[in-house]
Amino acid sequence: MFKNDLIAVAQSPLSHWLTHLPQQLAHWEQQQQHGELHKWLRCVAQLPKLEPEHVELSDTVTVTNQGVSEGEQNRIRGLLQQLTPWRKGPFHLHGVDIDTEWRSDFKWQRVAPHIGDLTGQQVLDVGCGSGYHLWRMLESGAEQAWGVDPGQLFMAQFMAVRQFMPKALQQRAHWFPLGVEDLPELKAFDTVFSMGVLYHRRSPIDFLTQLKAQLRQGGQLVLETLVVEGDVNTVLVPGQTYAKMRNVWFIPSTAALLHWLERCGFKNARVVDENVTELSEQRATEWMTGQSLVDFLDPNDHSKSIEGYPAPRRAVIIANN
Ligand SMILES: Nc1ncnc2c1ncn2[C@@H]1O[C@H](C[S@+](CC[C@H]([NH3+])C(=O)[O-])CC(=O)[O-])[C@@H](O)[C@H]1O
Repeated sequence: MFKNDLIAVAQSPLSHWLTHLPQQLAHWEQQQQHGELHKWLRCVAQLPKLEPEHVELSDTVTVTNQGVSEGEQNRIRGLLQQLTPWRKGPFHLHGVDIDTEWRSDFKWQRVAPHIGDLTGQQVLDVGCGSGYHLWRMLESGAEQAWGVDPGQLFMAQFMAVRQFMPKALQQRAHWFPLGVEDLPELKAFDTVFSMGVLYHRRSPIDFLTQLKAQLRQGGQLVLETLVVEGDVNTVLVPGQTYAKMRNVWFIPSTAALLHWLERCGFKNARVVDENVTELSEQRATEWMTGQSLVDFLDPNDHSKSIEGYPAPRRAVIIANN
């Protein structure tokens, strides 16, 4: 399944990853597959093979071909709908608009002005979801964009999008079913992104250390996460749920986060954006029909989560290794 991606690793400055990666992927293929993965991958395999005439890796990641028939469009829509919920996007694929739960382009607009020129870079996106931001990283000049995420539905979504892309782009975007904890100390990426993951980790300091271990000397970390207002000693550890999410552990203030980064040995850590998530950024759509942000907030006071905590506020922090 990952043959071409492993060849790309071998030909990249990350070739030392091959000491771990083939074995981990083989183990995953034998032991760890989700019960529905085969069904999802069958959908991907059934997508029509279409020549990409027009490609845009912009706010809506787009691949089109004028000659696609209505029948083919319906077929694509039907197959992609079997991969719901689609959380991170949006995408436009041969006449099919995938209006995802998240407008991930809003996040990218907050991040992109601060990351410098990615030209020629090897970039890693830890917790990359459907891989939407991997395409935006290529748009920003990255030579290769590598994503890792344990979510197997998201892998199928990534593969569905990638197979529509021109070959030259397919060879530059990669997705592995790994958690951050599965990564050896590669010390090789020019930029490591991790957006929307820190609060899911039980041990945020270990997490930051694991991210640091992926960076080459002088490389940059782009960290995006939930934050609360407060000083260097403020950290919210919610009860069983935060905004109805069960697996949320640490939500620090930006001052605390800068302090953690410094303790972990990062240099020049700075907050480049802070923003309260608006209902227009995360909402139910035809492609994610379940509950979304509006259901996670106090119906009488949108400045609070349904549990009474401060409503989701997110910061982007950049730091150097
Ligand atoms: N151990 C882990 N290692 C790596 N990833 C993980 C792990 N555990 C969960 N994830 C993945 O982290 C992603 C978090 S979503 C952010 C997506 C994108 N980055 C975005 O900024 O839009 C935000 C949210 O759902 O709250 C999911 O895709 C998980 O599967």
